[in-house]
Amino acid sequence: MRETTLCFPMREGRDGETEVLLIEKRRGLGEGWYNGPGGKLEAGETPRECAVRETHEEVGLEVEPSALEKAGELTFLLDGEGHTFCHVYRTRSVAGEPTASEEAYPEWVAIDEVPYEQMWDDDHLWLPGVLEGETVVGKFRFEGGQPLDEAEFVGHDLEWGVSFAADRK
Ligand SMILES: CNc1ncnc2c1ncn2[C@@H]1O[C@H](COP(=O)(O)OP(=O)(O)OP(=O)(O)O)[C@@H](O)[C@H]1O
Repeated sequence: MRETTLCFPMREGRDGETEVLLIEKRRGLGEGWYNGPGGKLEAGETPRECAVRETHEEVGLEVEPSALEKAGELTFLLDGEGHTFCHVYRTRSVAGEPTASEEAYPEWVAIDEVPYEQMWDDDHLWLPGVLEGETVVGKFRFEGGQPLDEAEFVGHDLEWGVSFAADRK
């Protein structure tokens, strides 16, 4: 199973509302959809290191590794087999201005204006809670063969309020 990360940088917007940095993905899995910065772990890398690297590579933001708060662990199954295990982080420790890359267009979005209809079908089930500060373990079942972003979302299990306190990797 592939191991991946998602990182959700957050800040206070001009009118005091909470904003999250999303990317519009320009290539690869989930192309044309919104998501957080993130991607696959490289050899020898911890999930936290991967989240920092991917956020920098995709949108040019510097996030502080120790200020990444683990918010979720998501398992995506395709036709009954583990396809992707994703570590989800959020952070308020963000430096720099987001810039577009070959991979992604970045955009700060108010958390009550997140475009769930232009995201993976599972996102609306877990991302609102994650953006409100909750923690979650989720399992999401897709069917219909590769690639994952053309398969059908058929079911899920969620467990909220999970502790990741011991997870410093
Ligand atoms: C099935 N439902 C899903 N819901 C929400 N997010 C999902 C997801 N499935 C995959 N993701 C995330 O999408 C990112 C890109 O995936 P990723 O494997 O990196 O694909 P990509 O083709 O871009 O590869 P590169 O990393 O560029 O090599 C990565 O953070 C991964 O966790």
